[in-house]
Amino acid sequence: MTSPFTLHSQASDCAARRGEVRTLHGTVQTPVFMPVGTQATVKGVTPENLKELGAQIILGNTYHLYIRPGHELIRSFGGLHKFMNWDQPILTDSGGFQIFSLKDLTKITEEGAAFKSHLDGSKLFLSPEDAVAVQEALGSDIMMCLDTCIPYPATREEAIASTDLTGRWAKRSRAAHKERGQLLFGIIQGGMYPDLRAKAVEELVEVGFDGYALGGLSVGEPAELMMEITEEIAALMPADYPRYLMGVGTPENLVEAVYRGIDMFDCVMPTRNARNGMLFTSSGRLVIKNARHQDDQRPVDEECDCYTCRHYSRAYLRHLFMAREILSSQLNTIHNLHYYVGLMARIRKAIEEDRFAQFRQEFYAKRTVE
Ligand SMILES: NCc1cc(CSc2ccccc2)c2nc(N)[nH]c(=O)c2c1
Ligand SMILES: [Zn+2]
Repeated sequence: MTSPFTLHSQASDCAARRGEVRTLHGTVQTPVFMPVGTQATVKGVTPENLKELGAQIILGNTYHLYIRPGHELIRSFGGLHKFMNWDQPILTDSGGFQIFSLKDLTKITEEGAAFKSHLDGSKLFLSPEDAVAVQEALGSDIMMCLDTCIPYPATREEAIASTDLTGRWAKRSRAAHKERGQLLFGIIQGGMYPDLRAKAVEELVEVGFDGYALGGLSVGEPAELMMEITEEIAALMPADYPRYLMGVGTPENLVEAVYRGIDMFDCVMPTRNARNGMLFTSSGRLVIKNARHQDDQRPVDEECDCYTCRHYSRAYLRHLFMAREILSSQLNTIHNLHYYVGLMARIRKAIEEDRFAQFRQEFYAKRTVE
């Protein structure tokens, strides 16, 4: 197994590292934040907007695209890149998390997941092999194994059963993945039990994947516990392969997880919060509908050079939000994604210059408003 990851520099005073992941559609500089585009679009922005704000790689989702418009239709368009006019790397999640979020609509057996479409209630089924086949049809650069995401809290017995099943499914996913160009990542489950997670790492490395993801975190557990597990398990994940922390997180979570050795992140927070009028800035969060912004001529963040901050005032953004204008979502999303992608660019530079621990201190010192 040759790794798609190259390590460029390792911080001298923490686990942070600077690297790159080679994929069919280009090389991704890490640490990296990946905007979420569940239904073949990053909501509210165009591929040109994404390139302008610096996005390197985006996420799609097997479950959603499988039920609508269907992976065979997307295959007939030459795959997801052509269908959505995005010619850079795409990572697709296996749908494991979304299927289990459907709760009582889902039945798990050794064979796979039987579930009802959240759109029309039709009965569907995905085996680990099906999830690989769907992602091969989508042509994503990085595919994820179908996994079972353990709820929080869960008993040790529930965690053992679910993690063991995820491990057996991972073996089947690896065996089903013929197309070598696309990368396949294994997902580490284990609930809040470090020993189960350590065993899962060993088993996945034995099978052999192109990268390893920490799943089953940010599922309602305290942030401290999420970081404890991330720190302990990241240290056990192969250093010469990409480490991906799924569905995480706030800007603070990203800084803390990079500090502990994580390379890749995704989260709906910058895009979802943008649509709800919650904006990220270098000094903290800003709620645009707050009356204090009504006549404020300043941009959202005077340290930001995104399209939104270069052309629009807080007053105008508040007006758009109060008027429920479509442009509100577009401009707020451009700013929030630019903030997240820009934060990772500043993190990469700090690691290159071996001053990440200092960067981390300065990052917190500037966060005044909540
Ligand atoms: N709560 C974190 C989280 C998020 C996602 C989803 S990441 C995502 C979301 C939308 C689109 C693409 C990827 C997960 N996906 C899988 N397969 N397993 C997990 O344990 C897990 C945990
Ligand atoms: Zn901005």
